[in-house]
Amino acid sequence: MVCGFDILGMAIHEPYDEMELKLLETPEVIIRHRDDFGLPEEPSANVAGVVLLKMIEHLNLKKGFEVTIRKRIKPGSGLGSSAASAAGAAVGANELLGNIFKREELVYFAMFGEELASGVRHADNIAPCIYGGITLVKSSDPVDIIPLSTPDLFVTAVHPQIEVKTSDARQILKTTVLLKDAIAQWGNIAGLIAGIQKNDYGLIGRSLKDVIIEPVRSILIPKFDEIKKKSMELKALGGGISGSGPSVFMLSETEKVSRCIAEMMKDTYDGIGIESMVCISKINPSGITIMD
Ligand SMILES: Nc1ncnc2c1ncn2[C@@H]1O[C@H](COP(=O)(O)OP(=O)(O)OP(=O)(O)O)[C@@H](O)[C@H]1O
Ligand SMILES: N[C@@H](CCO)C(=O)O
Repeated sequence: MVCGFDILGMAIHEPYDEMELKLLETPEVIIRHRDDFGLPEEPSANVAGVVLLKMIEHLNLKKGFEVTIRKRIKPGSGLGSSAASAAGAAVGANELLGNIFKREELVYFAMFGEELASGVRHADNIAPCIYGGITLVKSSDPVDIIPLSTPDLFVTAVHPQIEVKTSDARQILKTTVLLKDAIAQWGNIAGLIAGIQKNDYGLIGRSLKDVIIEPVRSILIPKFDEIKKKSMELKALGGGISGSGPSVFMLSETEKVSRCIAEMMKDTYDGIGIESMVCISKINPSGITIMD
């Protein structure tokens, strides 16, 4: 999330996936997709599958899991599609096993899914799915998650219908940063967290700035600068690239502003012939919901 690359993330209500998990009497994993994204059903190639295989191995479990996934979060969108399946598998399996794992252990297992998707075990998208709201990944090894407050803000997100794989969007990043950029980024992260905890929307807005990742990745996102500039003119608090892109999100204080931003985002992509999906959501304080 903007200046909090790999450490800050937030859960939203829409879009969401549905997953159904059943216990099997044999230690195997069966994955079935009920969507049109063409994702692999081979457990070792599916992020939900690798999480469950890891859990079975860790527990030396004699049982297994059958998983049906109805995915609505498009893979490669930047909206946390891989994290939703990975975290959903960990949370669902834990429920079937009688809630034997703590939340940080579920983050640990779910990160194997992110490793499959992007090559790196990062928890910024996983943690908000499991804890809800906005979370800070103080450390991913060992797992140390700090749940933050949930400001009463609107999130407008647009997904231009192009795919950017997280693994590709990570490869283009520089591996060193200038000290002056690091200092600016530390200030922004600290300001953002202070703003979230104090419900200080002005401070949140001033701190939603990324001087390290965004300048590199935004070149992959058509109309990124224009969308950001017009959102600020429409009174967004701020925003930036969602996940590794190409989705872009903006925070705002009122539903009216979030709707104006949504309309502008759609019109901007329509104007250059790129289909887009826009959603408006509040920040979701509970993350994954378990149904009977
Ligand atoms: N169950 C699954 N759900 C989503 N992606 C999956 C799943 N299983 C395997 N994958 C693979 O993971 C990759 C998608 O993950 P990726 O991190 O690139 O996208 P994302 O999660 O939408 O992005 P971000 O993490 O930036 O929000 C694709 O290569 C896809 O084939
Ligand atoms: N922190 C990750 C999130 C996307 O998976 C990235 O930006 O690469």
